[in-house]
Amino acid sequence: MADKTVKELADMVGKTPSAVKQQLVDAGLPARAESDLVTELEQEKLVTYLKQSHGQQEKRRISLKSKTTSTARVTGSSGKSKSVNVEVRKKKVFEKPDPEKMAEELAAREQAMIESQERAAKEAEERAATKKKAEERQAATLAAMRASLGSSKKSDDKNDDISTSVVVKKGGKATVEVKPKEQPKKKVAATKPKVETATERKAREAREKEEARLREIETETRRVQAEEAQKRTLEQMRKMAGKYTDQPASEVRKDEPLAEGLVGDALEESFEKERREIKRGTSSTSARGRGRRKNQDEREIKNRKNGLRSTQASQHKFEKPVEKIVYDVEISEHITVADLAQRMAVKAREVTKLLMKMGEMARESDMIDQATASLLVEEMGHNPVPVSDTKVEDDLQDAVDERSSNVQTRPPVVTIMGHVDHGKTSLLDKIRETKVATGEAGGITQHIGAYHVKTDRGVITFLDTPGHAAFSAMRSRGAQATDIVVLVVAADDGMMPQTAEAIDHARAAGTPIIVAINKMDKPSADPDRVLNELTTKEVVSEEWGGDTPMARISAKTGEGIDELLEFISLQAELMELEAPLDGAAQGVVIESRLEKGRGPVVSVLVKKGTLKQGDLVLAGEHYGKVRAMTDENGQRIKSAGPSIPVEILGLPETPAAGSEFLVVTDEKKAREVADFRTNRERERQLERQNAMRLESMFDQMGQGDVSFLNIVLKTDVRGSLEALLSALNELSTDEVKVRVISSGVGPISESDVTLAESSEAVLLGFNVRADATARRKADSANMDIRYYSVIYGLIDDVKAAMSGMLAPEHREKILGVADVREVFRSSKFGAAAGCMVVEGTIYRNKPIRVLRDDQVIFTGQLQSLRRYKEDVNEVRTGMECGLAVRGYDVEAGDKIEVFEIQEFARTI
Ligand SMILES: Nc1nc2c(ncn2[C@@H]2O[C@H](COP(=O)(O)OP(=O)(O)OP(=O)(O)O)[C@@H](O)[C@H]2O)c(=O)[nH]1
Repeated sequence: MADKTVKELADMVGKTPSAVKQQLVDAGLPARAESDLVTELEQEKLVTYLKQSHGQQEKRRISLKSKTTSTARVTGSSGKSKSVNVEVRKKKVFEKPDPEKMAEELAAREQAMIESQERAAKEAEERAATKKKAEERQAATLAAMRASLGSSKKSDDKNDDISTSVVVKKGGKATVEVKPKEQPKKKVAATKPKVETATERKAREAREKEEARLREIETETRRVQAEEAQKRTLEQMRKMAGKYTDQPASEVRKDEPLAEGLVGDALEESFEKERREIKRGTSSTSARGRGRRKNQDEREIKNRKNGLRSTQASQHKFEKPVEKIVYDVEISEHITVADLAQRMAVKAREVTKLLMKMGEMARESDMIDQATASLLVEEMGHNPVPVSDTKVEDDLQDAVDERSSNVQTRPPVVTIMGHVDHGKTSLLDKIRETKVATGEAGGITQHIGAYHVKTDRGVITFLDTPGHAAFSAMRSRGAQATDIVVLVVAADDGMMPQTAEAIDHARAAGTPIIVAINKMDKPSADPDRVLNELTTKEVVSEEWGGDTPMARISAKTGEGIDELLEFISLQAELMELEAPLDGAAQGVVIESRLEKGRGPVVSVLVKKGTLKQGDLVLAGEHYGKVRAMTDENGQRIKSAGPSIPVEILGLPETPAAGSEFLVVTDEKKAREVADFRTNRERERQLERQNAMRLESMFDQMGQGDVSFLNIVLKTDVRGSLEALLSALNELSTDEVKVRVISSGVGPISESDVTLAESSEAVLLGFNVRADATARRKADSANMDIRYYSVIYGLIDDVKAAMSGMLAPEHREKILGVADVREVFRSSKFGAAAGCMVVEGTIYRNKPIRVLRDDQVIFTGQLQSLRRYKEDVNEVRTGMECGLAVRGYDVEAGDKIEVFEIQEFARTI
């Protein structure tokens, strides 16, 4: 349908243009001329109007169809493809609203609205009327009430406007609040239609009371429930916080009031902390694991925050510790790398790696010392706890000490020392004879290494193995069994070498000395001479203003023995010797032997507590139950207290003299300690190979482990001794002190070796040598004896070592020793000596020394060395030879020592 003019339209429908113009106007379209265009839309409107006006219903449904046509290629049954036209039709339907119906509906709605408004207005009017009526009634009632209540109302009116209440505020402070009295209540009361009767008032009051009570109960219940809920929340929060902190959960604001804000804050704080911990703790895990774990934790925290419970909350799961665990690592004096790693819960490889970084190459099985191990443990972030190797032993000792009680004065233990034949044994016998009652002894005295006597001033125990050898043997095992030393000096002989040695031994042990000047019955006795000589060793008699008690005695006649015992008792009192009487016994082994039929028989001296038959005894490396006990008189006894010597049966083997013993309750512990001591003894033996060597002493000094250098010095003459002593004394510094514990003139004796061994001293000989027994003793103890012939050589060695600079040095090594048997004189060679080689090899071309009574009298060279009539270069042990010393005439009895200077590299 295209746009057409009015005329064209009139022609088309067969009507006049004016009729069409009229129809257009009727259809509501603008009037126009014959030539005016009528648009398509207007034409449609016109058609619709005309149809309507001719009674034809307008189509209410309009369908707009749109179709599309396309071509598709399909394959037919014959296999040929052909084109097919495809037409797609789209159809949309909409319903046109009926204007009349719409108008009707609108009208109906308007009508309903007007009606409802009218109704509302009417109702409002009615309400207003009712209200007015009610107010009128109220006013009437009030007037009536006022009239009936009369004057009683007046007094109440004064307080009508205010009410007072006491409010207890948080923190317990009571304040008084003044507020206006509540008006509504008054109003409600005022609305009562009639005057309340007494019964009604009562009922009302009861009701109100009940209501108030119920309200109170409800409020209280609510408060309790709220508190419980808060508590639960707080508890949960504490647990959560406690899980990630070292602090005990109770520390989380336990005592503070349960306020909502506080709980919230605490929760927030704990969440924050948890978040931080998670962040820190997962740093060592893999990236993937870390992510997963983080998400999971965050989800959990989020849920907790929202008051939700994690689905996994009730599940048991392994939680990786979020904080590094710091161990207290116990480190003994030596520990293997593997052991140390295990104690820190790390791989041994990590420890070896760290050691390597620290400059130490060690395998897993290697031992490292305590200091290195401590450093390493610290480096790995743990706490090193150094423990002594003897911890098991110490623990056992502590347990024994704990059981001790009832401390009492104990008898002194005395050792008698002195020079050969000065009367030690005679004195011991005499004391025993005079002080031990014959009945008590039962006629048979037994030698158990000690005995005790009763004097007027108390009991005294004597160790009856006289001599410093036994004394030192005990001391070298660490047992300080003796309290007092009685030094026997024969009045007719005076101070002799062993007297001086005994003084040194006592001094080294810090034991007080009492001198017994013996053989006073002899006419040749000269006690003043003894006193005089003793002063050279700084032993000064009390008579002479010193501090050493001296008794003049005769072991033969018994004269002065009581005085001696008196001195001993006095000294003991001064020393205030005490020991616990009750509790497990401990003490020292004096002697032990294997007896046929009785097995190991062990003499012990109880030092603390009381030893009883049946006790489990740990002595040295052995332990066993005491089967039987006898005293020094051979009497069976059941118990022995402090300072009492007894003989016990029951140990499986013989412990060494000087070993300490103690009574234990735990057999397992006893076995443990016994095993430990066996191992230690083995190790000590190995260590001893080096221990007594000067080098190792100096090494230790260089490391600052030794602050005292103990020296036993022997020289050829007093002059060199004094020179050396003063030179050595000058060497002492604040850090290292030289301590000459024994010095003297003459060859190095067995006693010197014993003293040096027990005092961990070095033995230095200046122009003197050790005699054969001393050498044997030194060899068996793996001790080093150093010989010097130049004072500066000795001093330099000590000095260099003290400053830790013992550089490569030259030392003499004795290659061989020959005894001169006879001396022949020849006009050709002078004096020729017929010798026997007793040690090593005598070399023709090496330097020699001539020794007379173990003292160096000449240093030089051999002029000739012959075997039979032949000149030889060397002669070995056990062979005879003839030799001549250039420039010196030897004598029969001399020793020829061949030596060489060797260079020793120092290894520090
Ligand atoms: N006249 C007299 N002789 C005594 C006295 N004490 C001891 N003797 C004698 O001295 C000698 C040595 O005595 P011992 O008691 O054996 O001396 P010791 O010190 O024990 O000797 P050793 O065991 O060899 O070290 C013995 O012949 C005793 O008889 C005394 O007080 N007066």
